[in-house]
Amino acid sequence: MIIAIDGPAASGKGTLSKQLAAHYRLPHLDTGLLYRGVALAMTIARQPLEDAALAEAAARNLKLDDLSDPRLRSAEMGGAASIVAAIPAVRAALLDFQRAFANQPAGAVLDGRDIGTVVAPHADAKLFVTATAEERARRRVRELRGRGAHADEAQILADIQARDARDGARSVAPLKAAPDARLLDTTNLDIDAAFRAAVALIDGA
Ligand SMILES: Nc1ncnc2c1ncn2[C@@H]1O[C@H](COP(=O)(O)OP(=O)(O)O)[C@@H](O)[C@H]1O
Ligand SMILES: Nc1ccn([C@@H]2O[C@H](COP(=O)(O)OP(=O)(O)O)[C@@H](O)[C@H]2O)c(=O)n1
Repeated sequence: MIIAIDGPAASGKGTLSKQLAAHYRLPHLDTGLLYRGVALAMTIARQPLEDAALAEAAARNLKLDDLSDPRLRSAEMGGAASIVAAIPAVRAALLDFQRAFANQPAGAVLDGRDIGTVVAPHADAKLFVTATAEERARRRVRELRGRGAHADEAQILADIQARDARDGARSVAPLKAAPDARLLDTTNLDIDAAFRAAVALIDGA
């Protein structure tokens, strides 16, 4: 079974995908890490994030080992990822790996922005996970503070809104629900309730 989970920043995709992967005993890929990995490699090399040729090269050189770097999880890297993610050659360079992961015989859970629309349009179940921008900002602030990082709620909200706008407006694989995706609004659901709602949608699909 292939499960595609898409949605905007801090909607709970990653949390839900990990729970679903454990529940259905499937491997999981957080595809946002790939774009964060490209952005981190370019930042370390002091390269401009908008340079399409350098960004494509960074995407082609990305190694799985690079994806465990804790610096990938910072708020800055989320914004930087959405800049490189708007470059079509970067998306093309990362596509085969994601498709191969989705199509492995065991099946898989993938989360990102374009899983149900581009990476695995034939997925058995597609969820589009949302929550209001204010609630998503609160969640991200709690998460960052929990890790001991500084987090200003107004700034995080502005970053999330800017990222939603950039991800929704880009020409290639913009953030949008696949026509056959089921919507899951988690604004008023805690982590456990969101998981139960997701399983009900998937098992009923
Ligand atoms: N339904 C929920 N209610 C409250 N907090 C949540 C919920 N889902 C996720 N979270 C928390 O919100 C933060 C962002 O979740 P995450 O799964 O990383 O989102 P995404 O992968 O969409 O960016 C995490 O700290 C997570 O623990
Ligand atoms: N499948 C994907 C996954 C992420 N991305 C980009 O990568 C950025 C970071 O994604 P992420 O999933 O790690 O971010 P969060 O939702 O966890 O904040 C997003 O803002 C998108 O621009 C994408 O374009 N396509």
